[in-house]
Amino acid sequence: MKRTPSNNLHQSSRRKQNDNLQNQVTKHDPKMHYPNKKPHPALKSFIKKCSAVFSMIFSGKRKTASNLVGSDDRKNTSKVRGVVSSSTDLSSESNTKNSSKRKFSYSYASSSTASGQLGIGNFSFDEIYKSTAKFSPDNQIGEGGFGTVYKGTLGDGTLVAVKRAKKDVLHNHLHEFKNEIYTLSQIEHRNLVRLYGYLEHGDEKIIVVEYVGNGTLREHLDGIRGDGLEIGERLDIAIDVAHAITYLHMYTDNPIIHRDIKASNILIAENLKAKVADFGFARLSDDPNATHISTQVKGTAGYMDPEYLRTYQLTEKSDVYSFGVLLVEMMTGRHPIESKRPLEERVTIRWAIKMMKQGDAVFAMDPRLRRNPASIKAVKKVFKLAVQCVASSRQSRPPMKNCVEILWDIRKSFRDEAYSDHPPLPSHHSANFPQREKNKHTLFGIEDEDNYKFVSVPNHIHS
Ligand SMILES: Nc1ncnc2c1ncn2[C@@H]1O[C@H](COP(=O)(O)OP(=O)(O)OP(=O)(O)O)[C@@H](O)[C@H]1O
Repeated sequence: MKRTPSNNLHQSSRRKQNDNLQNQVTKHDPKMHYPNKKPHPALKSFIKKCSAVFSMIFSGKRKTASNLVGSDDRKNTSKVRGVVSSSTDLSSESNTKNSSKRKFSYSYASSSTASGQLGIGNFSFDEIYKSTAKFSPDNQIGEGGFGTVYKGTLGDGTLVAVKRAKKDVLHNHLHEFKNEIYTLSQIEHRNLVRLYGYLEHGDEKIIVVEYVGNGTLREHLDGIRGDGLEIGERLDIAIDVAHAITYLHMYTDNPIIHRDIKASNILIAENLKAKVADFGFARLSDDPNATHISTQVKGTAGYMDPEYLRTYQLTEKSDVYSFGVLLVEMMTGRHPIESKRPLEERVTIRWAIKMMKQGDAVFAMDPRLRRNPASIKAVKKVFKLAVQCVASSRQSRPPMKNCVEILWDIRKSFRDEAYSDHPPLPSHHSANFPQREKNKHTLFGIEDEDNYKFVSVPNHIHS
């Protein structure tokens, strides 16, 4: 499909609709509404008028988005999404603390970098260099396939995460990458890590994203960060993640498929709100010989949709599959693959589903979780949803929107039951985590669902 300015604008209007969706989510959560895919007639006429104006402005002055898509035009997937080739200040629509502080203006062909390429976000290399104290090791916060990640503080105090690409990364995919990143920079949702900018300077390729300062979900599940997540908090996080993926899937006519949903790509903010990171990067290329990007295309072992692996056909349901794996991970605390476990426990979803089917779901619960009737019921229901998500046939997997609704119900029942007799304690009150007082890594007992008596759990179950 060739992109034209008018369909870019049409898609831009879809983005606006979805931004409205995001605002609705913010205002009316938990009853989130999803947008009607057809634009209102008045909006259509507005788009038509804008289209005429935009064609006038851009004809002959700069490359249109369709010129910049490149020759491949996403030919295998037809996952072409709209790019608005105008300066757009989205900061007023932001509901994130950081982006409201700084005005990020997006100028498609302009650049503030010395090497003068794309300059999305109007960052200069000097600014980023200073913000990280010259890429000081003290500011290094992580290392991934893309490169090294630094914490940066911009002149106005905004915290950013600066991803500095390894030298060989993107080598063959720079053109697609730049187009892709421009589109991604326009996506805003409170549960998605905001992409602020991209810049090039000599050999350097740098992505600047929203800084989310409380570690990854995996670190929380591992107990490296925070005080441990209780079941209510895990349900909140699962809902945040489901909101984010739903938004990506419904963002345009051609959905954005994350392809790499995993606990280490879920960043946790101080208030325990979850934000999905690294969305969109993974679908830049289907080239099996490509380096980092195509590695991401293939996703991460343990989370990958077997049907995608078999057929190479990607749909939103591949994300649903990974989300199912993530749900099990969150309820069991285990990694999707645990190679040191006995054979029958190595693939966590297989083991958890088996435990659930034989009525032993409680034994598959994360040993760090408090056992009581409400939490046990919630975990069982989440397992049930996860089973649907990881169904071998895609058609049988629910769309993400349904996952959100099911999780809302689970959370509501959990809250109603958990707090019917006792008002909730502050979320990190130690009474919520009696096991923390003993040993973080061993299960010492569970409350029996019927009579609340403590029963011991065989050691091998959680060893
Ligand atoms: N926006 C951010 N805010 C704060 N810390 C971040 C942010 N992005 C990444 N990090 C930190 O940097 C680490 C590396 O992130 P990165 O996205 O480069 O790689 P990854 O997701 O761990 O691995 P890969 O993407 O290669 O599979 C993360 O685990 C996290 O600790």
